[in-house]
Amino acid sequence: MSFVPHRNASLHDVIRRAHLRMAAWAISLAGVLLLLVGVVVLRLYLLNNLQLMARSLAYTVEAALVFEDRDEAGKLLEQLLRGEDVARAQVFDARNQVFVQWSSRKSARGGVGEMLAAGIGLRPEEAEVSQDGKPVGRVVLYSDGAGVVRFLCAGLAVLVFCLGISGYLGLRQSRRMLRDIAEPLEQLARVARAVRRDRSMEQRVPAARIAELRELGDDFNALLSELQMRHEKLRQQNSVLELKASRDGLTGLANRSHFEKRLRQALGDAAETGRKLAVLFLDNDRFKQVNDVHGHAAGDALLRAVGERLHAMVREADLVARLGGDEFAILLYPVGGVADAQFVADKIQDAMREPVLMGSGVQLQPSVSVGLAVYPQHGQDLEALMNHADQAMYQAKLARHSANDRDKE
Ligand SMILES: Nc1nc2c(ncn2[C@@H]2O[C@H](COP(=O)(O)OP(=O)(O)OP(=O)(O)O)[C@@H](O)[C@H]2O)c(=O)[nH]1
Repeated sequence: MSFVPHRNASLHDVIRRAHLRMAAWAISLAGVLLLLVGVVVLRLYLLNNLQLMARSLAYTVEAALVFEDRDEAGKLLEQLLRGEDVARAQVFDARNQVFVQWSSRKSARGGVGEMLAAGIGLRPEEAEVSQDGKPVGRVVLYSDGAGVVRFLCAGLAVLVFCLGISGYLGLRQSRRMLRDIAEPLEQLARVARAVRRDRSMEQRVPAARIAELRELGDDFNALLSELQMRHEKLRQQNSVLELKASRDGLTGLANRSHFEKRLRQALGDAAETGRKLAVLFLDNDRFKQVNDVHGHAAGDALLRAVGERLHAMVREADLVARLGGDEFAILLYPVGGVADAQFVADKIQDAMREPVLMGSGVQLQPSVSVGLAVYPQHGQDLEALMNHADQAMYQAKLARHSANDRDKE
């Protein structure tokens, strides 16, 4: 297990590995120490036990040894030692010759226990056999180490069990930590990404359980609120600017560039749908005289009044614009054809019959010459249509002027 996290390791991996490592180290260390202490205590206990058995055996086989009854001594050894944790027993006589000996059938099957017993220093225990205080022999017992094996097996099983449990708890803990640490961070990253990619600044990071992360989220949310506010303000300023850029300052109508933009859009749409559109070109008649006689302010007021009347003559979807000076234009879209456009032009002329009353009490008579062009008959694009309408207006103006001149004569 590496201590240095992999470069691309996720927070989840790092936390999970740290928990598992911690659990494994803690349990292994505690387990090994406990096993060592256990083995030391167990060794003392087993030595005591062996000593007690050796003394008891020395007392039991005393008579058989004195009367040199080997069979009886063998039976006694079998009776006393069967089922005990003893591998071998030897009884020596006064001449230190082996009088009788006994081996466990268990230990004959394998010497692992005895090896382990030797490994932890379980030496053979001996006890003197005496009669009336006089030594007549001795008994030597060898442990089979079964107690050690049992203890080690149980200890290892408990250790493995504890490792499993603490691994499981470590994983659960890492999952909880992940929920508390990684989730808020992931949400923060998700919201930041959404703001960067889609400019969706209405998103907010939910409150985290950990105080520091909650604070981070709150700061982030406050930053988003500020950004959102500024963004909204900018958007509003932009739309005001856009509106201003598309309006004529005097009349409040659309200006030339906005009119041309809308006309291009309408032409594109009409080309796709097969619908018709009409452009009306209007120019005030003898407007210079108005300025000259009544002043520039009166001219402005007349232009505003003409603009309002034009606007009142068309539908909501149509567009009235002041192109500049005393020129106006109207986009009728959709329109049935030339007749419909002419009908609107006539309505406009009717609307101009009423004089405009100035603040000074002076009455000014508005008068406009109108020329029209219909798509697709009179032109396929903006320039062609505007030209056609301009020419038509010019013709109308000429006719008006000559009629006026005739009237004067
Ligand atoms: N009051 C006012 N006058 C303007 C404005 N813009 C242009 N004019 C004036 O409008 C007049 C336009 O005159 P023309 O269109 O050339 O001629 P006209 O007197 O209308 O004569 P015809 O078009 O031939 O009938 C000019 O005298 C300009 O100075 C404006 O915003 N306000």
